[in-house]
Amino acid sequence: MTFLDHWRNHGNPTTSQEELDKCPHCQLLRFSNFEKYPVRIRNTQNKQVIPVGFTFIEESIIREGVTVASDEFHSGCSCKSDSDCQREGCSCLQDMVFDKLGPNNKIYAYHSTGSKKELLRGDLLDSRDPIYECHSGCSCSANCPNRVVERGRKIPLDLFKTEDGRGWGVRCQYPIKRGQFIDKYVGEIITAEEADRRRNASKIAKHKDIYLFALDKFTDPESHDVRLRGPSLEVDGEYFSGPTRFINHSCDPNLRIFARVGDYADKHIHDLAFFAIKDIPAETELTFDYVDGEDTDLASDARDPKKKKNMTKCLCKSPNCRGYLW
Ligand SMILES: C[S@@+](CC[C@H](N)C(=O)[O-])C[C@H]1O[C@@H](n2cnc3c(N)ncnc32)[C@H](O)[C@@H]1O
Repeated sequence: MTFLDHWRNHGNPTTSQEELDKCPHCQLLRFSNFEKYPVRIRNTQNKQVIPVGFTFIEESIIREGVTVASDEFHSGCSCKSDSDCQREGCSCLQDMVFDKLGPNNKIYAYHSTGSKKELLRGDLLDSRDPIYECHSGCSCSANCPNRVVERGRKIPLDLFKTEDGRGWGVRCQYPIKRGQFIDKYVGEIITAEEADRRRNASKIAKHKDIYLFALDKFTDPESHDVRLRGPSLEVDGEYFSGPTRFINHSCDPNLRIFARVGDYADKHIHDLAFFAIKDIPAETELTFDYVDGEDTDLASDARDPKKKKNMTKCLCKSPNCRGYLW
């Protein structure tokens, strides 16, 4: 859709800028990669639109009480060539977990050549290990092979209304490869206290929980970095977020979220990056497991009639479905 079509869709050339700013299509049109990788909103089911009060954003918003490291603490690698950023010696990779060296002693998170170039390595895909990338504070170039998440989403996405009552979902009109980066989960970055306040203010705490992601990958009460001692910051994507906020749950998912670190000084506000854990055919709904790997009491709760009546049925239809979301 061109901007002109979009403007016509508004139907009224006198619509104020303030009104246009509230329009989700306008917000998506302003994304820096819209021309190449648009996010479209498609509803063939009914007349519902993206909820009023929701705003599409490209990058997270830092809220009160959250501190970003000041300039003197920022650091990056000083590799002489981009290819050095794949190997031990690149300071960005100092905490990278690796069991064995890859070809040419490569330890970074991605495949470097051939049809798998830029795809996350299989051993990482099967793990919950964090990804360490180079970033804008490094001496390598913007084309450095170790800046996949930093370069951003490289696929168009469609938000579509599901047919079976799960609200909006997300899919891509092109096939996606196992290991391919999808996009980040962005939102408001808030303190743990603010997250609890928002949970308490929500009629159903569990409802709020699905939009809150704790940035706790590096939380350690004994850390020398006071910001990592916890309680961790959280990302709230309920009212401000990107397209990944509309990804539904499946007990047999095709995506997983990985913690991604750029500048070590900002480990406490690490990124949350979605990667494909399977080859995904075109037009297949993208899903992730909302409780990925965490123990749940779902099975025992479902046997208790009192608890069962407050549980939310999972509609993922996968053969290994756990039956309930929570
Ligand atoms: C993070 S939102 C995902 C986007 C959501 N579909 C929407 O339209 O805003 C999570 C909500 O989606 C719905 N949902 C996601 N996965 C589901 C599933 N497997 N079964 C039933 N409902 C699901 C539930 O209503 C849940 O509260």
